[in-house]
Amino acid sequence: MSNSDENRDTDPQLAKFRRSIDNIDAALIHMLAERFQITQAVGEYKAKVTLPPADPDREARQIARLRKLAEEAQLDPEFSEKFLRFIIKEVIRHHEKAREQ
Ligand SMILES: C=C(O[C@@H]1C=C(C(=O)O)C=C[C@H]1O)C(=O)O
Repeated sequence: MSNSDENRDTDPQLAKFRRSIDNIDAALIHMLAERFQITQAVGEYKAKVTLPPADPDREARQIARLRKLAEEAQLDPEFSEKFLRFIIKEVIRHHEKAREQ
């Protein structure tokens, strides 16, 4: 192990930053789990009442809303949009599966 590796593992300031990152990552996972539980219920409901899996108008509204929130929070709106589109794509895949069952 080089000196810089040892410093990285024992640096108390870095360890403090990383504890915060660990907490934030855990919160993200819990929030995503909650979101997917709700979208699972939406998928089952849409399958029951024969609504299409995707709703592009709702997606566009959500993306516009989150881009604005991202700007206000000094987060890159392009990144926010890509992140939300990535999640929505997975949700729609679940909804399509729910419709097939
Ligand atoms: C969850 C829904 O289904 C899809 C997924 C969305 C989402 O994950 O935000 C938004 C619109 C739909 O394409 C919905 O219609 O509300």
